[in-house]
Amino acid sequence: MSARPQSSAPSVPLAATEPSAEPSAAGSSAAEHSAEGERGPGGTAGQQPAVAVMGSGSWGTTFAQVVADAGTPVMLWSRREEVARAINEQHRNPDYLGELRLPTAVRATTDPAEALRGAAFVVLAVPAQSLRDNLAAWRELMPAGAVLISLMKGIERSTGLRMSQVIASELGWPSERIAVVSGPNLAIEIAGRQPTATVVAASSLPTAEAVAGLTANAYFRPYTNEDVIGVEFGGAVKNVIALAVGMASGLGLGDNSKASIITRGLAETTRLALAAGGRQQTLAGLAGLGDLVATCASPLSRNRTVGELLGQGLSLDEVVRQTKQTAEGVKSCAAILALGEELGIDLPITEAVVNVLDGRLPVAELPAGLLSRKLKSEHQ
Ligand SMILES: NC(=O)C1=CN([C@@H]2O[C@H](COP(=O)(O)OP(=O)(O)OC[C@H]3O[C@@H](n4cnc5c(N)ncnc54)[C@H](O)[C@@H]3O)[C@@H](O)[C@H]2O)C=CC1
Ligand SMILES: O=C(CO)COP(=O)(O)O
Repeated sequence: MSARPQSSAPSVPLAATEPSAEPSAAGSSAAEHSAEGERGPGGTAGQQPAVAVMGSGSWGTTFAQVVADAGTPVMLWSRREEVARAINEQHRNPDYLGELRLPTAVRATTDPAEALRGAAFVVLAVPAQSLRDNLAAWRELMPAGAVLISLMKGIERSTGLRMSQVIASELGWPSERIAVVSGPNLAIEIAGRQPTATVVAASSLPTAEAVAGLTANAYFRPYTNEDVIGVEFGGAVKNVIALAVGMASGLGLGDNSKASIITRGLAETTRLALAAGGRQQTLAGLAGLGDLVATCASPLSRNRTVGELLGQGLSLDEVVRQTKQTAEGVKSCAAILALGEELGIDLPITEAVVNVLDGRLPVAELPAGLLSRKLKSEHQ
């Protein structure tokens, strides 16, 4: 599949080299990725930018497929040799995506230098808490002029920074070359090519438009947005709200309880995002409400699943041991709560989740704790 809806991919001056040809054979050499020749602006007709996706977990691998299906070959960086081999030889990533078959235009390497060489777009898809260390290791390899795209939905624990801020601070990268992709994007559904929409946010609209042009295909529809703050808070906080909804579900509570947590969760996410400089409309959109609903409703969500297991009475240690993939809310929630305190914003659901995870609040007492709070206006 390579259908690309009409898009006016703008000219973002991207300094890099381009791949010489469409990749063809299974397991073909990673060296094909880095090309000879100078590249002009990314996404212009007749030229394919080189794209590196750093991280081959469920979303990184799926996003590589999205870009490949939109018509651009991708080089994935994998931490583990067996993952890279499975992608190159079988066009599968069984650890994360089961039997789903990847396009041959997605290839993998364990060598970050090989993945990053000449890339015009570098997609970052590692766990939020490892990002800074990963960037430090890759700093010298980052192609000057590339657009960096964050797929991560988390807040750095040690600093309270959003992922785009970590990228800017660790690499000294200009904010106009940083984009964030976030929305109702459960990886497994997208890997199965089920239609979805998303948001590409960047402080520079041409950058957001370039990333939208790079990713738009028959099942993936990106909308641009210049509100990076709102988009990143929407993505990070919904994971915490999904933990709470999962807990309610594990406790055997029904849809009224879950809808109440989702709606009040959106209220606290919006309060926090606005206080930090985000926009209300963003939180009412795909990266706010849309992602919140998808994550809180779906049994595919890792955060909701972690919450559900806790609600059923498992300890956090037991749950973490059986959760192989990243559930960002677990590690980001305390940093989100601290940001709320700094900004003077009340985050009752986040606070309750932090207290459950820290062992200060028995999960069974979470509903009563939320309901016994002082009565107030819905709009406060
Ligand atoms: N899976 C999904 O449906 C979606 C995930 N996201 C976000 O994307 C980000 C990545 O998530 P997933 O791909 O789902 O996670 P994952 O758990 O499926 O994969 C994480 C990847 O990072 C690698 N990794 C783990 N520790 C590392 C380290 N210290 N250094 C470098 N690499 C390391 C793993 O080997 C794996 O390839 C998260 O922030 C998540 O919230 C966003 C939208 C959808
Ligand atoms: O962000 C996601 C969907 O948009 C994925 O959510 P989980 O990380 O909870 O699986």
